[in-house]
This record gives sequence, structure tokens and C-alpha cells, in this order.
Amino acid sequence: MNLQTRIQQHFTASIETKQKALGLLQEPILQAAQLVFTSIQQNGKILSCGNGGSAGDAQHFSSEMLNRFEQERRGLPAIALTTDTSTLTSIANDYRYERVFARQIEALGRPGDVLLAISTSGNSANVNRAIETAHASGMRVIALSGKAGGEMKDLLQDGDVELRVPADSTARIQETHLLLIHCICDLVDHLLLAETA
Ligand SMILES: O=C(CO)[C@@H](O)[C@H](O)[C@H](O)[C@H](O)COP(=O)(O)O
Ligand SMILES: [Zn+2]
Repeated sequence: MNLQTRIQQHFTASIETKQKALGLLQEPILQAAQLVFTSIQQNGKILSCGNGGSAGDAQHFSSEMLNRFEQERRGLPAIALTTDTSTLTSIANDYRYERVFARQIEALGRPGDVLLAISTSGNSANVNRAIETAHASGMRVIALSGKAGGEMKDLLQDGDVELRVPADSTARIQETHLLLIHCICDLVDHLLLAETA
């Protein structure tokens, strides 16, 4: 296969995945935005986590909350649990890698906070332990996943939101996760604007 064809296939598959996701996920996207907005209104904060490309997405989300998305507004409370290498390495070294997010949630999570848990497979142990610890801390969870949902789907409780991208390719799922993150940021901004209008 020539390289131009490969490029076309990446673009076409990404477009198709996003179109399928639009048909399936509009309602849970609204629910996720409402969960974030309600938490912020009640002085909560949003913690985010993931591995590899999803760690980047976790940080992308928190930066658009803390700084801004596209609307001028105050900074919103968010912490990506993927950035503090001293904390991450000490937890992994002293305990196990699967504890790296959960231990931070034990310290930082409060009732009414929200965890944005990102895993394309739904099977990353450290993200799944983070979900369990978030529930134990009185938090709700927004789960960004894909494929068949993995172990993650069985951990979710009433009041949580699952945004499972209908694809098996990690790359296509991640490309759609970022669109979901941007949708949530935009809707939260509009809920905030509506409140002050
Ligand atoms: O970004 C990519 C692949 O596109 C990789 O870095 C990917 O994030 C890593 O393989 C992660 O470990 C996958 O974890 P998960 O999405 O299954 O939770
Ligand atoms: Zn990637």
C-alpha cells in the first residue's frame, strides 16, 4: 500500500469514528458537562488521569479548565494526576504502578469532586483503581473509553457517565476522546455563561 493511501485511510477512519460517536454519545456528553458544571458550582474540582496519549488528554483537559477553553472566564479548578514525576515515581516505587493515581485521589479527592478517567481499552489498572478510590472518596466519575469498555465499564456506578468510543483502534479512540473533551469544555463554558446572563 502506498503512503498516500495510508494517510487517506487514517483520515477516513477518524472521520467515520467521530460520526459514529456523534450518533451514540450526544446524551452522555451533555450528562458529563452537567456533572462538571454542578461540581464546580458546588466548589468541587475535576481530577483527571490516563496513560500515554491519554495522560496527554488528561493534561489537555485540566489546562483548558485552569486557564481557558475558547471563552474568556475565570479559571476553573482542575488537577491532572499525571504530571508530578516525583509523586508518580515515589508511589510506583514504594507501592505499585497501579496505585499512582489512586493514592493521589486519597489525598486530594473530596465528596462532590469529579474524576475524568481516560483509558482507550478500559483495562489500565491504575485508571481502574483511581475509579474505585474516587467512589470511596464520594466522587462521581466520567469515563472516556473505547473498544468493549474493558474492566472499567463494570466499575461505573449510578451517577457516573461512560463515554465509550465505538472503535477498536487506540489512535481513533484517542482522536475522538479529544473531541469529547473539547465538547465538554465548550458546554461547561456555556452553562457558566447562561448562569451569569
Ligand atoms: O497514545 C498511544 C497510542 O496511540 C499510546 O501511548 C497509549 O496511550 C498507551 O499504549 C497506553 O498505555 C494505552 O493505555 P489505555 O488507553 O488502554 O488505558
Ligand atoms: Zn496516541
